Amino acid sequence: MTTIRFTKGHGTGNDFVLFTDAEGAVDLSPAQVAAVCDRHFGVGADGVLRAVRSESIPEGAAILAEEPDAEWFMDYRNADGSKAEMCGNGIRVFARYLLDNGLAELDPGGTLPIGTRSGVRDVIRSADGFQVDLGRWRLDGGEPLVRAKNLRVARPGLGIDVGNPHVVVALAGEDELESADLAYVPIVEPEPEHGANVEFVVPSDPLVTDGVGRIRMRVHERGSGETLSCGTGAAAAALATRHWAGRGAPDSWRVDVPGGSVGVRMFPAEDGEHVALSGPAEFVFEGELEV
Ligand SMILES: N[C@@H](CCC[C@H](N)C(=O)O)C(=O)O
Repeated sequence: MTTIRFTKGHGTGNDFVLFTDAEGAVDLSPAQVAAVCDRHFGVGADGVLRAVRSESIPEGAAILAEEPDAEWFMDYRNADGSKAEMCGNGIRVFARYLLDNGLAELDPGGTLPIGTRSGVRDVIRSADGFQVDLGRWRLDGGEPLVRAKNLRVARPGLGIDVGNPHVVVALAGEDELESADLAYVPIVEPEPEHGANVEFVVPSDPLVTDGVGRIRMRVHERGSGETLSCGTGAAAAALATRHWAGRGAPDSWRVDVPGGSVGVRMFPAEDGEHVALSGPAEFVFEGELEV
C-alpha cells in the first residue's frame, strides 16, 4: 500500500483527484483509478490527474523532444481507469495545482507548457482563470448517426478531434436537451474506432450577441459517463456550431454547461487554425489515500 496526498479540484463541475508523483513511481491500475473515482466507495471524481515529470513517464520522451520546457506531464485517466489524450478542464486545474504547490512558475504574460498524450499544450492566465491552447483541430469521423435514450429520433453528428475524439449533435431545443437521458451511453453508428465523447448542443436565440456565439451543451464522456462539463467537448461543440452556421459565424463562443460556463476562441496560428479554451480552476479539499 502507498499513501498519496491528493487535492480534489474541478473546472465548471468536471471534477478530478490530483496528486504528485514526480518520479513516476505510482502508476495506478485501471481498477485503482476506478476505485478512487467511485462516488460511493472512493473520493469520487470524473478523472484522476497525476503530475509526473515528463522524463519519468514513457509518453514524456516525445514531449521533451517537442518542448524541453514541458517539465510536467498530465497523466489523465477517466473514471473507469482508461487513459485519454487530453482534458480541457483538467489541464486548467492541473496548471493551478502545479503553481499553487510551487512545482512550476507562470510569470505575468508568460506561458506554462504542459505535456499531455496529445502533445504539449500551452496554458496562460485569463480573466476567468486559465486559458489553454488546444492546438490544431480537425474534422474527423464524418457524420455518424447518434441515438440517446429519450431522444425520439436518431440525429446526425459531426466528428471533431481537438486532441481527443468528439461527436457533436445539434438538438431541436431546450426541451430535448433536458430530456435526453445521458446516464446511458449514446449509440454512435458507425462506432468510432477509439470511442468518442458525445456532446448535445442547442444554440441560443439569437445565436450571436456582440460578436460572441452562445450555445448550451450536455455531454456524455468516453470513460466517465455524463459530466457537468467537458472542456474539449465545449471546444468541439463551438467548432461544430460554427461549421453548421456557415459564413459569418463568429470565432468567439460561450458554452453553457450544467456546471457553469467556459469560453472558446478560434484563432489563426503558423500551422493552421487553433482553438483555445478558457475557464475557472477550483480546489475543494485535500486528503490522504491508501492505494
Ligand atoms: N473532461 C475532459 C475530457 C476528458 C477525457 C475524455 N473523457 C476522453 O476520454 O477523451 C475535458 O474537460 O476535456
